[in-house]
Amino acid sequence: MSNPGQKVVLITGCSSGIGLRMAVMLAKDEKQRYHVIATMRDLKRKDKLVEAAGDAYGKSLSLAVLDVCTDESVKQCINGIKDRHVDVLINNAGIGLVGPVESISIAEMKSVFETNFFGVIRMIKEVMPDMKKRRGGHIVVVSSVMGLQGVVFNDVYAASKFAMEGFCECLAVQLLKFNVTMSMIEPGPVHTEFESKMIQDVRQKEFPGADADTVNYFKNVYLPSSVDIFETLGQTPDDIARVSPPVIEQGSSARFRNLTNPLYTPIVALKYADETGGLSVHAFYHMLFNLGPLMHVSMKAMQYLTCGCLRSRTVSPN
Ligand SMILES: NC(=O)C1=CN([C@@H]2O[C@H](COP(=O)(O)OP(=O)(O)OC[C@H]3O[C@@H](n4cnc5c(N)ncnc54)[C@H](OP(=O)(O)O)[C@@H]3O)[C@@H](O)[C@H]2O)C=CC1
Ligand SMILES: CC1=C(/C=C/C(C)=C/C=C/C(C)=C/C=O)C(C)(C)CCC1
Repeated sequence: MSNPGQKVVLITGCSSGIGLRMAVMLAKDEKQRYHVIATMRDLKRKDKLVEAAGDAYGKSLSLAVLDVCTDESVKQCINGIKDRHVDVLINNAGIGLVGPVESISIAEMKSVFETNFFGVIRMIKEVMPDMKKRRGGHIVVVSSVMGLQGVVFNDVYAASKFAMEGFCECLAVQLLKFNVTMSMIEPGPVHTEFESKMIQDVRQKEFPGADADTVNYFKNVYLPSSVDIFETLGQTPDDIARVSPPVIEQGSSARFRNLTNPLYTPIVALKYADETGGLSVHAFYHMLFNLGPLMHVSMKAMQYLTCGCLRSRTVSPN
């Protein structure tokens, strides 16, 4: 139960990664400003969260079952909250998908959209009407830099995040009229199960339907570069979680887009430097196919030069 004055914050996908760390950070807030309802689709996966929450579990943090892919689960969860009152909804649950489009079934693509796009919309549709009635609330979406700039071989995942960006951009304007704020958090690569699931998934697959050249480019050109980029630019889930308290506290003056990784920002900014789109398409082609091995060296150099000191400046929580 929340104390008077505490904001009720509901987070989706708290069994691991960014959602787990956000739940813990908000529940352990020094000023006790939040009551966190940490949700996950399978409570058997609660142990890591409960352990990390420590004393906060059962006090400023409670658990609830929620699968963003089913209407009944979402309704049941929200109906189980006192007066259905949610001050801040953090849409974090999401899944990745990489690989040549030819080898991905339409069913697999739909499941990415079902979670990353319709899952968020299902949550918003359940919570937003009450927020509009109360003339207050905050909807936060953990999107991605891939919702702003596509990355080769991430076609469907990026499309699901682009779809979310478009949806939220439209809704943000209407919500402003009702004093409801919409904020996007846009991480670059983050070391979570998202990364390990991707690596495991790729190891298991044989990519039926894709030609040998494409599979070769994916496995031997893209994947090593992607691993380098995770190694060099990757943030921790805590880096992303640290962005959430200031975003929530800024309320109606919170920024709409919150990029978390200044080292990745120039990659996103390329598209705004040339409205024809040619610059980013050709720059990425060059980086991947011509500079691939060189990029490996320069990434290593960058890692060495930044020595972690830039990493510690990547998030400005206050
Ligand atoms: N890691 C990265 O590099 C980046 C991640 N992001 C985004 O961050 C968000 C969190 O991902 P991250 O923490 O990295 O990855 P994790 O895989 O660690 O966490 C994803 C969470 O989403 C949950 N989830 C998946 N499907 C559903 C569902 N149908 N209903 C409820 N929960 C579900 C998972 O639960 P379960 O345990 O049941 O599978 C898990 O708790 C995602 O939206 C992702 O797109 C954005 C940019 C970069
Ligand atoms: C290979 C490659 C790239 C890869 C970027 C990656 C791998 C980004 C990952 C982002 C993630 C994981 C977001 C999750 O939502 C660049 C930098 C575009 C440059 C061209 C070559």
